[in-house]
Amino acid sequence: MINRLPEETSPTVATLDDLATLANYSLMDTLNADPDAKANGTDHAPRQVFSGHYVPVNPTPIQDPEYVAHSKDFFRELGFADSLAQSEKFVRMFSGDLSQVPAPMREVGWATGYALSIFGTEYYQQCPFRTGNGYGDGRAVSILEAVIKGRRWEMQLKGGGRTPYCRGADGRAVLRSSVREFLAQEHMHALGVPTSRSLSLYVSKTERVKRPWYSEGSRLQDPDIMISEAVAISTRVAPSFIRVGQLELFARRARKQEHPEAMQELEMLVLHLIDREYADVIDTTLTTAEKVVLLAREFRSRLTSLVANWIRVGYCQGNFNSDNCAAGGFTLDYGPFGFCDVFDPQYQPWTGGGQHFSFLNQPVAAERNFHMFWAALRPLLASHQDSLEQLDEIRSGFAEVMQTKMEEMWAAKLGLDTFDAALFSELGTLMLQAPVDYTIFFRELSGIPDDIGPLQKSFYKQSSYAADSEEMDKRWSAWLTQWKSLISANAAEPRSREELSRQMKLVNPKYSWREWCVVPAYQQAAAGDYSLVRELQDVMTQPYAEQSKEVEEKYYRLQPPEFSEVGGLSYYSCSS
Ligand SMILES: Nc1ncnc2c1ncn2[C@@H]1O[C@H](COP(=O)(O)OP(=O)(O)OP(=O)(O)O)[C@@H](O)[C@H]1O
Ligand SMILES: [Mg+2]
Repeated sequence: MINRLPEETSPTVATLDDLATLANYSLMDTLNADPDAKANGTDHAPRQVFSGHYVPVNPTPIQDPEYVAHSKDFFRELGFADSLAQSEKFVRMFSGDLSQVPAPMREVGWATGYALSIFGTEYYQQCPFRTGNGYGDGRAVSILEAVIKGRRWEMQLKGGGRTPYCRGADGRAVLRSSVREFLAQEHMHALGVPTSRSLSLYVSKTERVKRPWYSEGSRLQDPDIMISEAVAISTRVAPSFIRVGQLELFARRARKQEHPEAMQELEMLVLHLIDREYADVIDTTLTTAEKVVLLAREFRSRLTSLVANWIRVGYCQGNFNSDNCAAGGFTLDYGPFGFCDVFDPQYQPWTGGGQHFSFLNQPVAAERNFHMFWAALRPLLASHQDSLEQLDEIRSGFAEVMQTKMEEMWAAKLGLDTFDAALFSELGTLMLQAPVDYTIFFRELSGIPDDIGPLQKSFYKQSSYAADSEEMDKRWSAWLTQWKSLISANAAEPRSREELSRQMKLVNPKYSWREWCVVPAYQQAAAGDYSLVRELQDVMTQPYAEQSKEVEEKYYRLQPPEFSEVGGLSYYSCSS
């Protein structure tokens, strides 16, 4: 679960020229380009894209870029020298200027179209043309694919300017949302949750855009002011950025027979997805029908594990539409996400997200996305009855697999080998009534306390607890006694208390994302001081470590009351 790699002594990529030698553009070279696009990528105005898997687009550089941060962990994994992040050519490229990249790097990047389903219902209205042909990467532009240490990575700028899918918006991301996405991706990775990774983050010293936001201390649901914010470009990296919504776009076209190559384009994309994300588990010599069945089984397995992991660490995606659901089964799009401090099954950081995407409803939301994924694959098996039946069984088995993964996850959080429904149910009630701080509670429990004293550190002691705290404490004590008898009885092999504690501490992080700690980091960054961003980066990339007393006092704390129910902090309606 701890993903820190040992220091590598000699990075292999010290300059942009070194990186260029690793460039290899499989998507651009194997999939279809939009036939109406200008090959030089200069076409940025919103328009309908009727076919093809990608549109060549050159990013629009941000003015006067300044280095904010890079992921030291990820640089080390890739064999990149830290100095690269501040070197002139690298900064130029990853702040959106491809005009001088060394060959065989290309001066044009690409954006892709995708469709949108919300909780299993197809939508078209979000597209300005109401056809779905104008929806896709509106401000995300991929600029490089490279094979590094035997693994293929796609590098994508977020906030890299308008693309034909920009829907009339500016194509930019502001510093605030970029800092959040940058930190969150590396935090999630360190938590052991599959995710797109952060490479680098640059801010413009001069270019600004307006965004709706909350006035100081606002308790309104919706933003009440427009603020001017610096634009930034963060680069995120993944084996691919193919989304469930992307498969849906091509499946919708195939279903409606929108053009003669629609079915073939769907198949090409599915095979490309397998090649990018599933090559290690799906044999290339199989037929397409066989591959599709294996793909569905593997994606089901990854998606269910992913969502169980999200819940393990307190993460809520907030807007788990099919276009925010990576087909490789990892976390993608850190927009309206949040982590629950105060345990609340219905926690939802985004006021536009609705209860269907709330914290403990994520397994159901995932099933809706899986349903859309399944429906998008079905046309490919129309003449393979056997495979189709297998695919349908995989679909109908989703809820059961999800349930099993959830029970395994809760058991692991509680240090048990098998899930105990009665123990868990009483705990759920108690956690809600205290209510507990989700992270602190499970971490304190991992210390296997003698009495409820340490657990009380996690109690917010709100009205339902305060009304009868003596009785509540009695129930907690009874629960703890029962838990203790189970941890010894439930284990397949006897474990020492120290060993059990050690195992639980690898499942229950000590440090998790706390929005009230992140807000000052992006506020100070807006004033040109990036030290807190870097401090948080350090703390949050070692979430299972005890860390220093100083770090503990600062970050292992209950949410201060003045931060609850504050717009832009406890929740937001605009996250971008
Ligand atoms: N400022 C913007 N300019 C252009 N397009 C935008 C902008 N903000 C959002 N979009 C587009 O609107 C759609 C929905 O927004 P959403 O918040 O899910 O995406 P995002 O955070 O930009 O993207 P991603 O899913 O790539 O992380 C996306 O297709 C996105 O590209
Ligand atoms: Mg999105």
